[in-house]
Amino acid sequence: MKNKQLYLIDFDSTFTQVEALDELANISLKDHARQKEISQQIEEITNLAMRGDMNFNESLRQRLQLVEASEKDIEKLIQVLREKISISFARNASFLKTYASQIYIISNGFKEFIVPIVTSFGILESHVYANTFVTNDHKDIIGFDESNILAHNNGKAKLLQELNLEGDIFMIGDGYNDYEVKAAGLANKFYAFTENVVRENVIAQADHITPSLDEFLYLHQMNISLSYPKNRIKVLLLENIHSSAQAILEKEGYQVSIHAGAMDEEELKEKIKDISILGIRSKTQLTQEVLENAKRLIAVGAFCIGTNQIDLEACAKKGIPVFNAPYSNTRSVVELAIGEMILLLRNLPDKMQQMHQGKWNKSAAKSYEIRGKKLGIIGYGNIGAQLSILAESLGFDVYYYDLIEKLPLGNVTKCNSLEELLQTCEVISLHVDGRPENKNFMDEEQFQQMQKGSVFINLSRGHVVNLNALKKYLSNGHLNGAAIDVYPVEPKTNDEAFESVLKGLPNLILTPHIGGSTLEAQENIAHFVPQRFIEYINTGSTTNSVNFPNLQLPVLKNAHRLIHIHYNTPGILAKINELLAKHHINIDGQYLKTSEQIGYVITDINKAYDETIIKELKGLEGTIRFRILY
Ligand SMILES: NC(=O)c1ccc[n+]([C@@H]2O[C@H](COP(=O)([O-])OP(=O)(O)OC[C@H]3O[C@@H](n4cnc5c(N)ncnc54)[C@H](O)[C@@H]3O)[C@@H](O)[C@H]2O)c1
Ligand SMILES: O=C(O)[C@H](O)COP(=O)(O)O
Repeated sequence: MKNKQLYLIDFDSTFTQVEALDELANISLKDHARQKEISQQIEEITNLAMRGDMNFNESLRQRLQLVEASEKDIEKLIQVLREKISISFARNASFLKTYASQIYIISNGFKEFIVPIVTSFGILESHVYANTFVTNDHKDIIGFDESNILAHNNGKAKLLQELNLEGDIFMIGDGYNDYEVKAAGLANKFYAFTENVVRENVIAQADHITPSLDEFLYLHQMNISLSYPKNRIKVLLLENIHSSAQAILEKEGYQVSIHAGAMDEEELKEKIKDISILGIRSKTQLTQEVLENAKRLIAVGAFCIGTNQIDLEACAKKGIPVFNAPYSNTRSVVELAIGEMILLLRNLPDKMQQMHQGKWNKSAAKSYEIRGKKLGIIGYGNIGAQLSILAESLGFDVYYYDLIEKLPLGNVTKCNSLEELLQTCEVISLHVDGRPENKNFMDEEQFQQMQKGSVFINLSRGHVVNLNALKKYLSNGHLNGAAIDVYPVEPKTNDEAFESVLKGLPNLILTPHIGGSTLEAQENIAHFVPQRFIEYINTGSTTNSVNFPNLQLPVLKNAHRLIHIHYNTPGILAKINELLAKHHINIDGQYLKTSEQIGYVITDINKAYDETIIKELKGLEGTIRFRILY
């Protein structure tokens, strides 16, 4: 018969993110003149003891003396600790409750704060082994119960010897004293818990390093809230994505690596092999060939608006949803466009350059106000429409042209053809998307149709404009100026040189694809996209995916969620349900959405499933990917 398994869990820096005595010192010494210095001293002593470099009993004595706490401070400490439960423990609260009879808290900390915290997670008070404080008549903490075995060196191992627990014993903790239990032969395995602190001499002794409780549960096949430990999800973020994205994804428990620039196809083909989530911006080309190597990829994020750099169809066919940030940088682009319109109408690009060359050219020639000028917006999407409102408030008379019917905002006038717009307006701003059909959308013919003396702005995509044609119409004076932010070929990193036929032309603003590069926009994006990944992984939601049927799903409790992605061919849903019926599995809820290419079916069931049905569902003809969420 299989032995009963017992899980021994440390408290400080394992169950909670922090060392409780350090927090207690922050509370009790709040108004102390030397608070910082004493807290630092306490932290150092804690670390010495945790690494095994100081006698534990001595360290406890020294720390309590420095802390100078009272019973009142303990109440405050409990409040603080409740907010600092380790993230993966909070996430797996159901594990703690379900396995309460097999869980023990073994800590050199103090029962006075440990018991209220852990019992609120269902852990039995009788399973908490820790020290106790000694107080005086004024309720000041003056020491600890010296007779408690846990107050002594190697106390955990000695306690375990006394307890003589029967079963397979697994010790989870961050300190050397946790390892000592295994070293004394009193635990089958020691798991170094590294979610909050990493101690080199502790992980060197570990049977397993567990960056979160998820990993431990996965190894023991006990994962209740997740089918796959988050720490095994590898994320690669390219192109200088704002650091908030890394912080959010790491907080969720993923392993995140970053790379400053874009990668070329060969490099990415290699790097993507063990990546589950890829984050890119506009430079990285995610091609069919790269995707062929992406065996573990489950989601892609474009940390920008444009997704023309990604083979969306190939991703969909591999069951990989792609997310972007459709709104986060729109305001930044609009502000830059408006600034450039003003600069171009005042002929400032040339004047500014002349000043640097020592040339004073005070003149009103070719300088105009924007008030009352006709602005033509091509592509009345999220950016175009926002630009129309702001430009109108500055006094522009605004016109737009779009392929599809759009709600005209404010007093904007719709043009029925591109030609009409180009011939009507003095300022043309291009905001179409980067679909392949838009290649050379602005060509010789279109520049020819623009009014003489007008100006042109492109903040959309580089391939949309034929730069040789633009050069011709700028050079011959037909256009009075232009501002270009995007190019058919752009350097992959800031170390590469910028080459373009446009360099050196008059009244021309050239910017290095920074329309959306403001700190505000980048930070917004870095919050928006990771949230889409997290929702998709935790619930299956595909809200805002640009290549997947969009389904917004509730978080599920007490049920299993089966996620089936398949080619959109008739009859698959019926086949899924036939299989479930054959196995007498009732459906709690079912959601289906299809796109032209794929079908996305979510089925919530409340009954335990066995391997056979999983195999059969995976084997259904037309299945692209299948995963179980809980
Ligand atoms: N320079 C930058 O840093 C930067 C920043 C953000 C976005 N962008 C780019 O700006 C562009 C617009 O972004 P958005 O968020 O407004 O996109 P969007 O999808 O909301 O709007 C694009 C609009 O263009 C229209 N359109 C497409 N092709 C057209 C055509 N041939 N003729 C007329 N209309 C056409 C579409 O119908 C749509 O209404 C995208 O190319 C995006 O990649 C650049
Ligand atoms: O598509 C976009 O949002 C813009 O082109 C910005 O791209 P970037 O994040 O690569 O600057």
